[in-house]
Amino acid sequence: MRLHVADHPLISHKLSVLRDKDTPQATFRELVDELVTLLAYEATRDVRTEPREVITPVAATIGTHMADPKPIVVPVLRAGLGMLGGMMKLLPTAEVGFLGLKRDEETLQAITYANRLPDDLSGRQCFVLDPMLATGGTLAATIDYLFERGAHDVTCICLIAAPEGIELVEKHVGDRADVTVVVAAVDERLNEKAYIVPGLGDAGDRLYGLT
Ligand SMILES: O=P(O)(O)OC[C@H]1O[C@H](OP(=O)(O)OP(=O)(O)O)[C@H](O)[C@@H]1O
Ligand SMILES: O=c1cc[nH]c(=O)[nH]1
Ligand SMILES: [Mg+2]
Repeated sequence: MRLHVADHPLISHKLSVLRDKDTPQATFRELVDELVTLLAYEATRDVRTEPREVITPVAATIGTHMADPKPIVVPVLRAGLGMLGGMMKLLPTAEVGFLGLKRDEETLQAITYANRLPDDLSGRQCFVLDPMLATGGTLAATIDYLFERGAHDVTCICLIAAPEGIELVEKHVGDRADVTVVVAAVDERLNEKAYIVPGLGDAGDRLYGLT
């Protein structure tokens, strides 16, 4: 697994405002959107392209176009849905598949309640969106779903990760080079309820309000 921790002052600034418990919900949503677009710039570094002729007003030249099949973006409901708009700004031609997973807050096991992915992901580059990588159970299950369907590679974009979650995903995928995790920050630890410390609380609740 490759891990990339984004190191940029704008990302750090926006993340600090996001963490603040007094940040209003509307601002929270806006910041998630902006942060994803910044992280997506790094996460799409290896997106497949092909040369294609383009005729400018001055001359013909060989340009670069995204290759087919186009990537597939997979927001993990609920909280990952808050990241979809920011991602699609950068990848407007990508397809979108949906996975709904909810962590059982007693057992900490991720339970799948929705799955709207193409059956065949052969050769597809997949971008998973989930703001919080806590125990890592949700992300490990998501990565499994995608590789079971033949995904070529999986890049996960998270806002905040706990060291425990990174370790679990690393152990889960072993040394395969086709899994990348891009995060804005790696925090200190998980607390006794498996929330990230300092983290930002429950991302789904802060985006959508329902508990
Ligand atoms: O690494 P883990 O320990 O598995 O936890 C991380 C998961 O927890 C949160 O979702 P949650 O289960 O709260 O669902 P929600 O998005 O509907 O709030 C978060 O968005 C991740 O999907
Ligand atoms: O800190 C955490 C851990 C899991 N899910 C969240 O939304 N936040
Ligand atoms: Mg939640």
